[in-house]
Amino acid sequence: MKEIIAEFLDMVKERNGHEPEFLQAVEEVAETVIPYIVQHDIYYGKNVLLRMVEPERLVSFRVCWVDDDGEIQVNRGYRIQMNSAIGPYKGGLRFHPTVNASILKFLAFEQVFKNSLTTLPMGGGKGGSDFDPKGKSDNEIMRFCHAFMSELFRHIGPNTDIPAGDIGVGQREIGFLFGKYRKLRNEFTGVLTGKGLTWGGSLIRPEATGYGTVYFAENMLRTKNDNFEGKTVVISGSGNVAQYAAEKCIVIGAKVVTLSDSSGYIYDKDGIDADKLKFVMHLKNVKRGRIKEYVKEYPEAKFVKGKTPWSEKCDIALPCATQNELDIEDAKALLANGCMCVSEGANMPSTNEAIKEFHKARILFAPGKASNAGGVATSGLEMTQNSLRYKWTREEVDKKLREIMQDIHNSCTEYGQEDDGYIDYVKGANIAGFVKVADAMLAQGVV
Ligand SMILES: NC(=O)C1=CN([C@@H]2O[C@H](COP(=O)(O)OP(=O)(O)OC[C@H]3O[C@@H](n4cnc5c(N)ncnc54)[C@H](O)[C@@H]3O)[C@@H](O)[C@H]2O)C=CC1
Ligand SMILES: O=C(O)CCC(=O)C(=O)O
Repeated sequence: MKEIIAEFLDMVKERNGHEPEFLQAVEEVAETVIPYIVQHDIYYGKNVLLRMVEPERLVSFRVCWVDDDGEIQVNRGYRIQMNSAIGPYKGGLRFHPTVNASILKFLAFEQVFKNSLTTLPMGGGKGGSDFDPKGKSDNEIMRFCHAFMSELFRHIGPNTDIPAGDIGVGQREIGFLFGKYRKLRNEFTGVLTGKGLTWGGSLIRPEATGYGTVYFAENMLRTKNDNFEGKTVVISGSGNVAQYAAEKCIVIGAKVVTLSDSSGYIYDKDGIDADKLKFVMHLKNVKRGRIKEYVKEYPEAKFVKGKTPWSEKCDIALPCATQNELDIEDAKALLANGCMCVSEGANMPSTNEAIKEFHKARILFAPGKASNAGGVATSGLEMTQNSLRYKWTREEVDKKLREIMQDIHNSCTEYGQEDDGYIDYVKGANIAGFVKVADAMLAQGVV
């Protein structure tokens, strides 16, 4: 089996050797899915996985815009349309200086499996730009978003490809993107998700990724007759996903002790309560400040510069910032401190070596493609509401989100439970995600 996997990865490397993040994501999937393919005649010999690692379409384009000083700026924009076998392409847009084809391809590849797991009919895609929103005025953000959409609009549509937010793209950016699309197409359609509530957005979408990550962890803990009550939780990030993961943890009785950003992390031994979290939300979403300002407001907390929070003692860890933010040393530190559950809110935050360490220790570990799927699932619910020209209540959407997270947990268990009862959620998510897409691809022939 090892040789078959190595041969496959060599082929992928030959074409994509300069794309480390993409190769990392493919390797994690190949190690679990190829053994399944080999055991199942319907998939064997059809090159299904080889087809799945090649984007159906990759659009790269120039984005020119004028900054507040009147200077012309040039950025690069992308949309990766990875797989549309089970539905229109769906996935977020990332605005961050590190964005390149490798990062977006890894995200788009993961998105295909994630969207398949949600039980909703959505294919996978991802896009973005190397534009850095940090320090930009609202007017600069608007001009950039309008310039970006002036090309992207050709490639998307409510039945073709429906982008949403990701790092650096929140409701402000979705608003500017939507406004430009509406103007260019002269139509009001659900072409983007994460919209504002008065113009087609869904209740609970802002909360959904963070809440879903916690709901997934609740499902995992339930297999051990356990829950969040009284647990200490370490969270990385302080953006959309981290904020609402923290909010849900607090509501269900856990103590959240950390949040972070790219400059370091804050540790609050007394716990970040609802009022303190409100301060963080204002700091990050309105003032757009740095997390270290937390310790000015709450001097009993400490700020640790340039570090991730994984050396702090906890029961549960929720990595909610970015890819590869948790390596093997971090995994060892978490385990040594008694961490028993990791639920990824971010995409691919743990390296493959870190994941192996968690598996070796037999703790509960959920990969982002399963545990953070609540965001895109609720985007799917936003699409449904847009199509119906209807609006569900907060309670209705939250109930559907909980049910979807439970369904995903069940699928992971179905395909990932081992003989000794241990659930390998990576294997379960990869195989369950693969089967649905592969069946659709086989049914549709070689296209
Ligand atoms: N927004 C959504 O609905 C979904 C987001 N995700 C993933 O969740 C993660 C966070 O995304 P959002 O919260 O939406 O973005 P955001 O832009 O609201 O926040 C990003 C957070 O990550 C931190 N961050 C970025 N680069 C970092 C670095 N190099 N080191 C440490 N921290 C860093 C930022 O300071 C910020 O706290 C990403 O991996 C994203 O792909 C996954 C599923 C859905
Ligand atoms: O809601 C969406 O369509 C995008 C969510 C996303 O980008 C993700 O799941 O990583």
